[in-house]
Amino acid sequence: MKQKMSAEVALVRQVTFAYNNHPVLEGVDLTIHAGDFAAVIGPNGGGKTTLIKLLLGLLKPQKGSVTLFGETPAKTVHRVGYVPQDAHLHRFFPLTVLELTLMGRLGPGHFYRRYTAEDLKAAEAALDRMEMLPYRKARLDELSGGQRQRVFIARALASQPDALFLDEPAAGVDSAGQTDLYTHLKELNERLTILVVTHDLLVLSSYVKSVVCVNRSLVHHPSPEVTEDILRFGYPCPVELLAHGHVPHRVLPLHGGRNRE
Ligand SMILES: Nc1ncnc2c1ncn2[C@@H]1O[C@H](COP(=O)(O)OP(=O)(O)OP(=O)(O)O)[C@@H](O)[C@H]1O
Repeated sequence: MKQKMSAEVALVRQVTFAYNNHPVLEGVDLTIHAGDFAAVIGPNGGGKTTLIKLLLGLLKPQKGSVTLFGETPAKTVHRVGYVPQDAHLHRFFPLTVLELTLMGRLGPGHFYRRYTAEDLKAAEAALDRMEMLPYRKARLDELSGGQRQRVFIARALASQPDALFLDEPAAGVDSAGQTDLYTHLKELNERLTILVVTHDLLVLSSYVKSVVCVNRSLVHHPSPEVTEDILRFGYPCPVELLAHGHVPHRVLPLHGGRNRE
């Protein structure tokens, strides 16, 4: 069933956050509506991961407020599936695809409980959704980078969330794997709100609905157009886009923008 675009999944109001007095975000506002597929872009160190952690309640703002599904994140974070930036570092864990996916069923404080038949059904459904069910007995280190990332997404889906937050899910995945990953995300967006941190501007025009530029301040563009403004905001150096095959793409001019810092 397609979700409506009205309800707010995340609401950030005048949020300021600093690590040890080093400011990372200052007075930022953001509204993510249900049904959105938002790309979070910006330069290295611009505050993208920090923003996601604030939305999940893993960090608390020094000023301002964050709500998730209308409540404090601590109360509603279970409604979000999260694929962290360093998920791929877990590839050497001696786990099978199914074992890793089942871990997505463990809520806070239930790390050692037995899995139920319902857990197994949900984990297998999540793997099926990501076309990884045939690999359920494979070990993580036997998969390609793209297949492994699909399993990490399946783990996030196993809890049957209403939203999915992903931090650079395509890092280290080859271009065919990236296309495949974003095609799956686009399908998932028919029933889930998606927020994805990416450095790949190509995905903007092909897959997402809105663009969140983060570089200490934040600008939310309601359409996926790659404008010169977006480039100037997030990327202080010339950007080159490469496209293969039939992926829709556009060529962007070089630019001489500077960081806002
Ligand atoms: N736990 C931490 N303690 C202290 N400083 C931190 C911590 N985590 C991040 N930072 C700093 O905060 C700033 C923003 O980091 P963040 O990870 O949010 O940026 P980012 O936009 O996600 O970067 P990247 O694209 O490189 O992943 C950086 O200067 C980083 O060094």
